[in-house]
Amino acid sequence: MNEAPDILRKILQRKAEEITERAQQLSIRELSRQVEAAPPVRSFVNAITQKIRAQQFAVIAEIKKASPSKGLLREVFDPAAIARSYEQGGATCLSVLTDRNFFQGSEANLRLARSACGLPVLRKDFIIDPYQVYEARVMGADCILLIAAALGDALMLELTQLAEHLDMDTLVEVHSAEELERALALNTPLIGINNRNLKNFETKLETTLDLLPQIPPDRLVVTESGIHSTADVMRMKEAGVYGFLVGETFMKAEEPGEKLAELFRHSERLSS
Ligand SMILES: O=P(O)(O)OC[C@@H](O)[C@@H](O)c1c[nH]c2ccccc12
Repeated sequence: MNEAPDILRKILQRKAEEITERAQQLSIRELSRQVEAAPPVRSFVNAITQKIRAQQFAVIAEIKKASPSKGLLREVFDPAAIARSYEQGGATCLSVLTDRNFFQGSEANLRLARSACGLPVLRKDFIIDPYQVYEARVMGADCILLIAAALGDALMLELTQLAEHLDMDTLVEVHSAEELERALALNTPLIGINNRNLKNFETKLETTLDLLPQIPPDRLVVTESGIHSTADVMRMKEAGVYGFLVGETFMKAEEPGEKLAELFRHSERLSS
């Protein structure tokens, strides 16, 4: 038996309460009406596809103030300034944490970041209910994250279909062979492999390298978490992985976009 506290379970319990509270304040019917006023989407999948097909790095740069595993990551936190910095540094897309209780994120952060740049934006949260998919579209998200470890097959399918219906893309996140198999049963092109185990926070890049052989070439692979150095980037590139989701390394840098350029432009030069 695993004695480690299962943080994912704790987050999901809190998330269910949060959704109930929010749905009492604004019904799903009212919320879904607000979709009409939402801005047109920016295609997340197209942006990633163009880069990866050209064998260039597709970097999803994350805006994350704090995390349960690392605590506060960044004291001075200005989502609009960070978004502009990322865009200048060559980011392909943004990922913005909207979970308040464990990541100090917010819907306002996503809105501020998105309106400060021209990049497609992922709503990074623990999505377990259609209510949150409508919310994502209303706040301006172009893509949602679905975590296979948090969802059964039927719900995962329902949420991807709702996202598609609302013109959003989906990044399906896996951490094991079993979750990957379930993700591949969906017809969404983007597969994220989280190197961090959300139950105990253990992070190892081998997770991506181990699961990679099981992914057919028509899917777009994004390696998530624990990317810190040029060596890490090169290791992924040698395995054929061009999609990256990076948070902590950028958040801890004074100028997040400069750090991005340093890590990825340098790696691109190294190998060409
Ligand atoms: O900060 P890192 O180690 O670069 O990781 C970014 C991202 O992968 C991580 O924030 C993440 C991946 N999946 C998640 C699910 C929920 C919350 C956060 C995450």
